[in-house]
Amino acid sequence: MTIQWFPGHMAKARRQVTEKLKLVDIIFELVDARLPLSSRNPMIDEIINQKPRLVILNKEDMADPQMTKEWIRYFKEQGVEAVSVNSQAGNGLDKMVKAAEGILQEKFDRMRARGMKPRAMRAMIVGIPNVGKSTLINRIAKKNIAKTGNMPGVTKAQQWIKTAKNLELLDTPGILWPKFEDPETGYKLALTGAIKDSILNLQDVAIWGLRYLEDKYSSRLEERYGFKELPDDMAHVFHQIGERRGAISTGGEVDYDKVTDIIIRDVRSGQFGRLTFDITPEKA
Ligand SMILES: Nc1nc2c(ncn2[C@@H]2O[C@H](COP(=O)(O)OP(=O)(O)OP(=O)(O)O)[C@@H](O)[C@H]2O)c(=O)[nH]1
Repeated sequence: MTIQWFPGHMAKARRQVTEKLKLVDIIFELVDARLPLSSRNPMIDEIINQKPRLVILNKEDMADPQMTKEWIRYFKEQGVEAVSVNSQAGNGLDKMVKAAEGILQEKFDRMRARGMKPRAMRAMIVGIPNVGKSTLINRIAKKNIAKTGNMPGVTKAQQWIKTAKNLELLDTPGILWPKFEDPETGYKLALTGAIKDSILNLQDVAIWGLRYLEDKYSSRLEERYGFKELPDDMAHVFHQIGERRGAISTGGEVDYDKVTDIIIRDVRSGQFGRLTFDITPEKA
């Protein structure tokens, strides 16, 4: 689901997250590992207001592994714990729980010292649309059902998903809006499917993607489309891709829409391998 964000929506989204903050010990801030910066909500620090937080770089299977490492290091340098996961396959969930335990250890030690009964940590997932919030919640819920033998469907009626692993998760995520500050962020969000295809001109999105590939992943661009460097004339590029992929009419006309579609689909389906579109500030 992609939402068109208006000031009223943003205020409501913010209020919904703020209301639930007091119920949890920690925020799981879910971002797309391909866009660890552009898929963050621009007001997240203000919204979560000092609440402990773990940044979770989801869809690690689609992101450049070297860049994911660099991003995790970058977040740590900023004093923010971060881990990468693949919610679809369920990889990295143990690491995620461990990291959350580490962040909350002092708080729970203090509670124990005051004689309070030990309890599971309580968490809420927040993130922009399409980062994989539901997938992660379902993964955690499913694991729990498998482990405890609960009947499927039972968890649906509950507000909390209790896991065997010392974690209780609010069953509805907080949905926040992405950044809309500069065109480049918009292109990245569109290219990875985080915003509706109708928001930006898709041909511009595809061209931005090609230029990014040329800059950062030129050998993959060459392998797939035959260009190591892109000429200034983008019509020529579209023509060549169209020829390779059968998007030229019998009269020799390029079907620009079809080629646009091919490029975007190739990026989204991993045909260029694992790609990351945000560069850490120190490397930029
Ligand atoms: N490859 C890959 N795909 C994932 C992963 N996690 C989620 N997805 C896919 O990403 C898409 C969006 O996932 P959702 O769980 O619906 O995302 P959401 O954040 O709940 O989205 P909204 O309901 O729009 O807020 C789906 O097609 C998922 O299958 C992952 O770790 N790897």
